Amino acid sequence: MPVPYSLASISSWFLITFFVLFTLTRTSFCFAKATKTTSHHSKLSVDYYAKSCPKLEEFVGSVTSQQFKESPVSGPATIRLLFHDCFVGGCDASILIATKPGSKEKAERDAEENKELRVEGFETIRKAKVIVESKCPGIVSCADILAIAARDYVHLAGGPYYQVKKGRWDGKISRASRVGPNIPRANSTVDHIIKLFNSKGLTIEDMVVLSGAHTFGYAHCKHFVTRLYNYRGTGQPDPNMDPRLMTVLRMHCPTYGGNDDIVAPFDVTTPFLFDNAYYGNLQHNLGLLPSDQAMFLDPRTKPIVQGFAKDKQKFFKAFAFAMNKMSSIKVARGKRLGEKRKDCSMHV
Ligand code: HEM
Ligand SMILES: [Ca+2]
Ligand SMILES: [Ca+2]
Repeated sequence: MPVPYSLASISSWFLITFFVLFTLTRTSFCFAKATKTTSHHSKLSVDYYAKSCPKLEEFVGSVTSQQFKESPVSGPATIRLLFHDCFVGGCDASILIATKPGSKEKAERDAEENKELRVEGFETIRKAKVIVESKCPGIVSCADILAIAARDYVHLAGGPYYQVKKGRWDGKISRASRVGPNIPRANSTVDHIIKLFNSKGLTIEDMVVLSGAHTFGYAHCKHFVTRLYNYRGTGQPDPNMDPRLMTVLRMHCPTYGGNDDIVAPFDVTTPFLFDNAYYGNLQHNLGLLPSDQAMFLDPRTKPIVQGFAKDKQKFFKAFAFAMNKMSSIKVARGKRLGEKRKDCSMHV
């Protein structure tokens, strides 16, 4: 049987990603005009700041390219930040609000489900906002900066480039209690995840293509440890995991007493590159989370995985389109519903 990836090299890749600093091969793949304007999202527009802040994307770009050089994990961190923002009350930067000292109610970023969001994502937006405020004070929303930064990182890591539509306002509400029901978990069923995405106006295909963001970044042991020792309460490891990957993951993630900070790369073949290897991995039982591997086991999602595994351009095109769709969930407009923050972590 032909094996597309050298399985022998997987464990070394894996160890390398634990111990070696990030050395990124920067590809400059360009995917222009990937998205069409659809009436569905006509509230937002590519040239929204054309008059009021024409150099906006350059300002944000100066921060993202610098951050990407210094700490490439800023990429996955920011893309996940956008996902967790858009799924909770729409793309309104509600995720960026910090809990007020002494306040009884926690803000979104302090919800249990958001504890693992890396500081690099928040830092990217904070730094970009400082520059943008100095050049175009009071004009640009934090939510728009987040959408632009996420796009920049996708492209910097080797993924598609696409135009970002703008015109979002920042949200006035950020409550930790709203997070849990809106964010999928590593052990959620495909059925549950499909329903959740549908409730945000996203299709099964959008769901599978957006999960392709797990082509880079890391997950903590607790999210996949049951696959290693006690899959679905059977007392056995998950039969749908490659034995070599199983061995390496078990070394790092013991049943008890492990270090809570240990993380494993989502994509054991190209952990730093934004490509379609995630889907090929699923076909070869190299998925990390139970929810990742489940996409290849469910008959509704399996053919979509197969399609993206063999066609990177198709994946890039669909990803660019779906990111725009996700970045347009329930966008707020106007002063009555929204605000324009000066400091993204504080309401006006
Ligand atoms: C389909 C359902 C999804 C589930 C169940 C899920 C679950 C998770 C989990 C458990 C982690 C690990 C967090 C940690 O341990 O630190 C993670 C990380 C990540 N997720 Fe997802 N996710 C899903 C969809 C998405 C989507 C739609 C995106 C973006 C478009 C995304 C982007 C990311 C990224 C980039 C990371 C790595 C973050 C980092 O390394 O800092 N995920 N996800
Ligand atoms: Ca939000
Ligand atoms: Ca990859």
